[in-house]
Amino acid sequence: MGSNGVLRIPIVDLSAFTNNDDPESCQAAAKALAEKVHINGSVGISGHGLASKVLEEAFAVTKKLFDLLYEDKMKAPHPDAMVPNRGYSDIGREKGAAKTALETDDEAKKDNRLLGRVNPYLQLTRLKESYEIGSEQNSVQYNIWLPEDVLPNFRQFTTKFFWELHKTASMILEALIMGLDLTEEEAATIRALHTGHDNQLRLLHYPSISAEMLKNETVGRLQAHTDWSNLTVNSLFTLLFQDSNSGLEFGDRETGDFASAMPKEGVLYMNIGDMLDRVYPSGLHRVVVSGKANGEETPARYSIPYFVTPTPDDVIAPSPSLVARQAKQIYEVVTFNSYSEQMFQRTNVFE
Ligand SMILES: O=C(O)CCC(=O)C(=O)O
Ligand SMILES: [Fe+2]
Repeated sequence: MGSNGVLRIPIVDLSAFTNNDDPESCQAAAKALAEKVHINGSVGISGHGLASKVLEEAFAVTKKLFDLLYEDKMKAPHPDAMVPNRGYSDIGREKGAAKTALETDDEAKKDNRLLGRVNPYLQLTRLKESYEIGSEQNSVQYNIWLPEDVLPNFRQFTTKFFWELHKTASMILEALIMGLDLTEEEAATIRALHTGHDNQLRLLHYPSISAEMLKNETVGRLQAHTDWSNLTVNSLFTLLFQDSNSGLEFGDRETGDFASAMPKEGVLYMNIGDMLDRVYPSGLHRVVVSGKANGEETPARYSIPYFVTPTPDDVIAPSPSLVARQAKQIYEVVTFNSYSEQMFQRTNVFE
């Protein structure tokens, strides 16, 4: 149940795609996904095909990583620059997540009631540390690794995991494409933008927060945002995995309330990012501190977002069949890079 005790996040079963079922079953699943995603840009997905053993191992590896001594984690430091967005970020490093599309002067994005509920200037002390990983073949966003002896097999496991997530993401993309009723040519154009080499895997640790610290009003986890950019993350959509400690919440565009994305066996959560906001609404989400309401210690939380991102320089244009259905073209033609640049400017993320 959500903060208001009522809302629920819809869950869609995509096993028809995972099992390569008959076209009718896939159509039905794609239709259900499109319908649910259109509401708030956020859904749970079951039947996603990722083995629970792999996910368990991913969380075990993530915990091992953040359990390392600070000096060891700092052997793979995130550079003090936007690119590459890779390596280890110490607690409190990331500023970007505080700024979202909802804070821009982009009128098209301000048309929902959630805006009134988000205080963009609230300065939270964001208690989290992260580690960013990408494709080994991306020479711009190149990986930054710990020395092998600091955490043996970390590089091997996470790169393999990265491509397994890409497989799942590609299956979800197929379902989203099918839900849009695009022509085969348009679908091929979208597929070509998603090679996986620009995706990003983030390992996250939110340390426990003591009752004493909770007395500090500004202690928090992750403010409400859409995934346009947590320092260069501008996703088409994001897959979210979390441990059993809840905290993730999705916004409801109609009411302005937030609903808890309860951890459920076999369910991943997906939120639409701002790149796809041009077709489906982007999902506003946040991570709350569970102890805030009662002043009790909040346990540590681990989560693993996977950001699905198009190739940076290719043209992203409205699909002609969608324009025809709307009888007008609403969005301009962009590249992923030009759009990100625009968003950085609009939200003054550098200030
Ligand atoms: O920790 C989570 O569950 C959400 C993380 C997130 O939204 C992000 O990193 O953009
Ligand atoms: Fe996010």
